[in-house]
Amino acid sequence: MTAALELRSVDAWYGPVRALEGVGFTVEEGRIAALLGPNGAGKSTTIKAITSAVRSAGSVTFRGAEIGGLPTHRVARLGIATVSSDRGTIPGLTVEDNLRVGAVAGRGRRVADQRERVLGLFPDLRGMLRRPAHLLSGGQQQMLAIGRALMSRPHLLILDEPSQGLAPVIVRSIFATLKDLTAAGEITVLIAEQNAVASLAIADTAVVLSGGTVRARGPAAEIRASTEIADAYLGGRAATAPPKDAP
Ligand SMILES: Nc1ncnc2c1ncn2[C@@H]1O[C@H](COP(=O)(O)OP(=O)(O)OP(=O)(O)O)[C@@H](O)[C@H]1O
Repeated sequence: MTAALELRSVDAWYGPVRALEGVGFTVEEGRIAALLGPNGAGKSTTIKAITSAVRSAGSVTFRGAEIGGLPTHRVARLGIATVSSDRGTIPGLTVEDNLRVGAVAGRGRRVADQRERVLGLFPDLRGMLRRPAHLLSGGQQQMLAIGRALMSRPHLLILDEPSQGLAPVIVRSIFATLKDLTAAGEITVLIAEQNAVASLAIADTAVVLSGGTVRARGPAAEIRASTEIADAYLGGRAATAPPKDAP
């Protein structure tokens, strides 16, 4: 197994306040990793440490090269795309133009080809290419945000709370698309989520954070099976065991 992303002993601060302490984990190439934990655990800060959006120390390597401290735009150029929890689509722009903006940091394949690829993944967007992004539903906006990120053909896609505010059926559909992408060997995914059920259902590995420290990490199946981890950090067993009707 090759590590696409590896964090070692990462600390991060907001002013004098330390938000991460000694965070370490790997995300294997072509796999999905879930970054779990309660409110304030440090999930978003971990993403910011990867993209140099917060003051941090320690080592972050991407495909074997140290990227810790690189300017955020250079991290993007290396093939890391991030979908923030506010989705970050540009409200006044149409769906079509949002997708074009996403291609700016891109590599390889022609924009038109990649656009077709994204619309194939999220067919709901095809009928609304001329619609301003702010007139989309929450689920459609999340599809657009992910589609926009995919326009740059990233090696690694990082999503911060993608399920936030969405109906479970929409979450399952979007997460299934992410699973298909990794299964096709196209991409590596890191998902920061409070929604442990949905993310553990598609993840290969999981990392559990609390208080800015890694409390558990390992195969997703092991994390899902642990009552101790569920009770201590993930809101109890009901928050990690999938409902009987889930796929
Ligand atoms: N801009 C900031 N300034 C000061 N402290 C911050 C800032 N952003 C986050 N923190 C603090 O850092 C810690 C980690 O927060 P972080 O947002 O990374 O958690 P999280 O796991 O993503 O939580 P949530 O699921 O609620 O988004 C918390 O104690 C939080 O209060």
